[in-house]
Amino acid sequence: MLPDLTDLDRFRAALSAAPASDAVARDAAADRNGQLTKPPGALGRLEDLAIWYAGWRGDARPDIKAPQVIVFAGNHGVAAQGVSAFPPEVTAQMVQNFQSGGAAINQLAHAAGARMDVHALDLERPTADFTQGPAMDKAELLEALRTGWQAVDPGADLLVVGEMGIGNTTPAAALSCALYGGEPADWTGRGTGVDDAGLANKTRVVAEGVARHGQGGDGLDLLRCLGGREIAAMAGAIAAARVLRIPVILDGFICCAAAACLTRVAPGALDHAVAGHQSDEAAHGVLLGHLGKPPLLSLGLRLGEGSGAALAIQILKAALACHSGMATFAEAGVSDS
Ligand SMILES: O=C(O)c1ccc[n+]([C@@H]2O[C@H](COP(=O)([O-])O)[C@@H](O)[C@H]2O)c1
Ligand SMILES: Cc1cc2nc[nH]c2cc1C
Repeated sequence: MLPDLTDLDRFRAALSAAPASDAVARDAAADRNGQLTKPPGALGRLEDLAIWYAGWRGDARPDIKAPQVIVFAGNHGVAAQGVSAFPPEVTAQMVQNFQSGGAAINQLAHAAGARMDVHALDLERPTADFTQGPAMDKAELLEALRTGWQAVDPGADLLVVGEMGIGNTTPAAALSCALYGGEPADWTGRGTGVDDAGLANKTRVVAEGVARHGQGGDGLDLLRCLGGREIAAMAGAIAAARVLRIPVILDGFICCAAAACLTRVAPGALDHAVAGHQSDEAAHGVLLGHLGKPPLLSLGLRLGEGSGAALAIQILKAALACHSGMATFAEAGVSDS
């Protein structure tokens, strides 16, 4: 059961008290994996994935029946600084496209057999420009976290969160820089495709935001000052899934920046998450390195929407089909040495 998020301290407390993966199921899955008809380790990371998933679901021989993809959309005050190759109205236009089934994520969620939900967060009221002040106040942050928290279906057995928000690679870069240090230029990429002058301007904006709001510090405070509504909603959904023991596949740079904030709230906050892919946004690989999560796929995607993670659902399904469906050496009458 998910507690009601009445304030930010409730959020911190719920995430810190979230249950661990089930060691009995994990050990039983590892034991089963050792008996399957293949040389030890021959299915590589598929084996680790199946054991990891079994632990979180508390079932040594699981399969995926009810994956959920949620796309959150938000608009950003900082977009007025010319940090994107596209205008902010594209955010609402793409929400319409999600709702009528015409976006890439609709096709990828369908191909993976996943249900898809879309939540637009106050698109008519962008966050404040973080070079001028905090992007959100505490009430706005709580509201966005709650949207994500409540969007997770407790009956889902796998979660992908994606986003749509013109300008949002700028807050994602600022959050990453504030969390992990280094130069703003190291974290700033081309997003939807800004040119060299656009990239220089965007780097200045990221630097101003980080200088204003500080590096290090509390994950929720950074999310409030430098983040955005869809970024906070993704963090809320990932946290809810942690409490509900629903495994998560992380998407691209913006999704991972949202997730990274949670590691500053509770150290094991992302133990239930794997990285679906490495996007083409320049700093995503470095961010994944800080999270300690090697990507399952690297296909040059830079779309967002949950697209890379939705593709990776099919890898995880394949891992579990092998783990739960294969015969053991004893069952198949195959010599095990
Ligand atoms: O997922 C990624 O790594 C990713 C990389 C580049 C761009 N995006 C998407 O593009 C939008 C942000 O790009 P921008 O240039 O407007 O900051 C936003 O809607 C994201 O979903 C997403
Ligand atoms: C068209 C378009 C689709 C997107 N999907 C996610 N981010 C996007 C940005 C643009 C510009």
